[in-house]
Amino acid sequence: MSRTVRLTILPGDGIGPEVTDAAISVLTAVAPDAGLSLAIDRCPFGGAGIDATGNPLPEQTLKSCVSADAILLGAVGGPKYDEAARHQGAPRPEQGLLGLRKELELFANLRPSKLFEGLEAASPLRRDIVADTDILIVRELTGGVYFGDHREGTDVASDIMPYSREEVDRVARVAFEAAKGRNGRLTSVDKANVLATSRLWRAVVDDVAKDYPTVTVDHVLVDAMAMHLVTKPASFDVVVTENLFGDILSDELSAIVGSIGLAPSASLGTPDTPGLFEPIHGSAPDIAGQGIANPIGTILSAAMLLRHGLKADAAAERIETAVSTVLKQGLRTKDLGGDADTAAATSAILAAL
Ligand SMILES: NC(=O)c1ccc[n+]([C@@H]2O[C@H](COP(=O)([O-])OP(=O)(O)OC[C@H]3O[C@@H](n4cnc5c(N)ncnc54)[C@H](O)[C@@H]3O)[C@@H](O)[C@H]2O)c1
Ligand SMILES: CC(C)[C@H](C(=O)O)[C@@H](O)C(=O)O
Ligand SMILES: [Mg+2]
Repeated sequence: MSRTVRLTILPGDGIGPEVTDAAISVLTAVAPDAGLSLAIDRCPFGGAGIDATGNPLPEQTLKSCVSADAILLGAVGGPKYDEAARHQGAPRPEQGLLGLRKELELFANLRPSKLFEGLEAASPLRRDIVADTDILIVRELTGGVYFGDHREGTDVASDIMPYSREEVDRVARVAFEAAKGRNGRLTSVDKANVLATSRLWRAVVDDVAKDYPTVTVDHVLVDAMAMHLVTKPASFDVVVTENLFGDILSDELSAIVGSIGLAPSASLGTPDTPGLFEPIHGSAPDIAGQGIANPIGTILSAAMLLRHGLKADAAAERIETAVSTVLKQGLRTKDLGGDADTAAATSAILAAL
């Protein structure tokens, strides 16, 4: 007997549809053995939502997401929409993404990045420095400067960065739990020498630490952390940080281990809300429509969807093993210095399953 699961797919813009198609073919391949029957609902979102309805998060799309078991997203945004926002005051695709994260209260964003075997030469770092890098960034996703008051004038503008104790506490607990299940080391990243929100962040993380005596905690300032990631990335295990710092550091880390095209993410809220799974990269307008995007970040996001969204751990591992295998065998998309296109990379992963 198979279990029917409802997946809402948000292909979005640019390379979004190319990489979500690749991930759907992988999900479809592993579903039967995992006892899953997939009921897929593709919905317009981001720029595609604006084109279809004028709204980056159309009402029907939100409805589908709310009633789904899990959501898979490609990417949103692009120059056409940036222009329309600038000149005609049109909504931005990115507002749809922020709106969806907030609507579903997806406060914890897991962004794992590790050096895959065989990818040493794709890293900009020296082999001995990047070796053994395996970091989980836990990024707070529904607070901070993204969601504070924004004032936009022609001469003065401001963005407010609020955080409450409760917002820090809940994401810190996710990070401590993750650290407990890995190597027991947590690095909390902030800017406590300047920001009041960072001093609250640090105090709350220290309070939560009392409930996790087996986890060691370090506090590191974000500017130094940006440096440590390129000088000693292998010395970190789990990193927890606020929304904007997590956005920036996760792109940096993804490039350190080879390419942003490899990096997946899971955005999680309470156990009864569907998770949102997406690669950390954007719509890559510079390569959109060419069929050359690296689909691995989205395929690994589909694996996270199986693990965190559907509790299908074995199927998730099958996908992760297939990805490791093809990379070890030398499969390289353009971003990794090779010439495999999206279709070839997807076929290789399907064959390795
Ligand atoms: N979650 C999201 O939907 C998301 C995330 C980041 C950026 N964006 C949006 O995407 C648009 C473009 O942003 P950007 O150019 O700063 O960032 P980007 O991540 O789209 O691209 C940065 C660089 O990485 C490359 N790249 C990204 N993904 C790749 C992949 N899968 N395979 C190969 N190369 C890949 C691109 O070609 C580009 O050179 C903007 O509108 C931005 O707001 C959306
Ligand atoms: C598109 C943008 C709003 C988004 C963010 O800043 O969170 C993106 O950069 C990401 O990392 O998912
Ligand atoms: Mg980002």
